[in-house]
Amino acid sequence: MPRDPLIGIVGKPSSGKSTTLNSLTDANAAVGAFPFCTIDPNQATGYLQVPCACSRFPDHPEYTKLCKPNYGWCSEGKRHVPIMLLDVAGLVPGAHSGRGLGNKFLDDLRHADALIHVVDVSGTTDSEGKNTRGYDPLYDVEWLQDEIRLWIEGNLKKRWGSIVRKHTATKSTIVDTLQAQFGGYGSHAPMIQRALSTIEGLPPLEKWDDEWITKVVAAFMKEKFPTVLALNKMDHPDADKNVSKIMLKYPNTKAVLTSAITEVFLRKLKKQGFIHYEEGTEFIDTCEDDPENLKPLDEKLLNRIENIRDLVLYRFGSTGVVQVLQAATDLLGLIPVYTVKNIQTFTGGNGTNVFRDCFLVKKGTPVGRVARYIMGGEVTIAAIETVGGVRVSEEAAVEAGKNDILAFKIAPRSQA
Ligand SMILES: Nc1nc2c(ncn2[C@@H]2O[C@H](COP(=O)(O)OP(=O)(O)OP(=O)(O)O)[C@@H](O)[C@H]2O)c(=O)[nH]1
Repeated sequence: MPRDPLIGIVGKPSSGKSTTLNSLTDANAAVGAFPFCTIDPNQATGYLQVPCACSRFPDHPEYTKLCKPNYGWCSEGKRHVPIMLLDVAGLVPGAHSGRGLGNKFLDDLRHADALIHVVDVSGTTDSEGKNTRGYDPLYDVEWLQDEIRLWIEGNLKKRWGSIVRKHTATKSTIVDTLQAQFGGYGSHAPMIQRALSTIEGLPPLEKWDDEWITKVVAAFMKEKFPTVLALNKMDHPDADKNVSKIMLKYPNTKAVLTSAITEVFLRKLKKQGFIHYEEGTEFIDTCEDDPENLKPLDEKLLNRIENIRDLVLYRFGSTGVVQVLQAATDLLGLIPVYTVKNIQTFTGGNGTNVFRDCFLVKKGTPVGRVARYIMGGEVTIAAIETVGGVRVSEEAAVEAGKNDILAFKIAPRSQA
């Protein structure tokens, strides 16, 4: 991984982006900051829930007690791994040509590896976020994709004449020519290759008209910005029919139903000691279930919780926000990799706590690359070991449950 993964949260005004972001970033107080990045004002740390390596060893139940992550936290074998989120606000139809807050926000988007598109499925806000009734959110899915495409297309077309001249003069491949253009979006040659391979009958670049350019940019976008739809405000009575329409029109797009406002509300009540609530699940306990440990709720709040159970949790299984982040990282093929000092005891620096370090890495990445990414380029890796002290070659790929617990042995510096 060249850098830490970044998930962009996009959507029209009032679709629920900030609420979704709050529900994903609101972590308990003991949580450390993110390991590497300095956080920009429009970035926040979210927490991805994964089954932790500490729960993999039935012969060592003590691991779950000894598991103390340096970043994020682990509760009963469920690990909350930090991941950077980017708030891309200000997108409205016409943003690519500078409408609304326009290009600045599209520029922010460059750095995102995947997108969560928050769609308001209640139909109560129009494409600019103004209050209305009976609005069709299908349109929002379309225009937002179009805006991103038109922005990339616009940047490309501005220079198209000289791009073609240079391409011909230098006898470059299409991949090289496009990589030179798309590098600013964080592309790399295999990504462009994959995008091109999805287009049938692509003529030589010199022959591309506007229609071909659109096709190429659309294919590139799919690779560069894999998107999951957060179909938000599912608690609203009109949500069902809008959700069905979107799912029918986009059967191949990953979509998760969410009620961000419910998640924020439940986490707040939990923090205040009124409920037990495990994020990402349908389970809530109130004072009626645990009068000794939970503060009593008044009738209004008890009714609201009953409604939340009926309208959201029992119908959909959860508020969906935890799942939407999981879906976005799945699209990127990210898996947690645990690095330890001692591969026999899984302990780190202090010799007591286990699995302190965890990084999100693309499935299939060679362990040698992971080692250099984590240890830095200056050190020489003498050996890499996994569970049981088994040596792994630098080329071995990390997979979920295999080569994902690693210890790096550093070669001593030679004395000059
Ligand atoms: N019913 C319902 N309302 C929600 C939900 N999520 C957010 N809202 C409401 O929708 C409105 C807009 O939410 P925000 O999170 O501010 O939306 P935004 O997309 O960040 O808006 P901008 O800052 O204008 O870009 C607020 O009144 C929220 O309370 C939800 O899941 N259900």
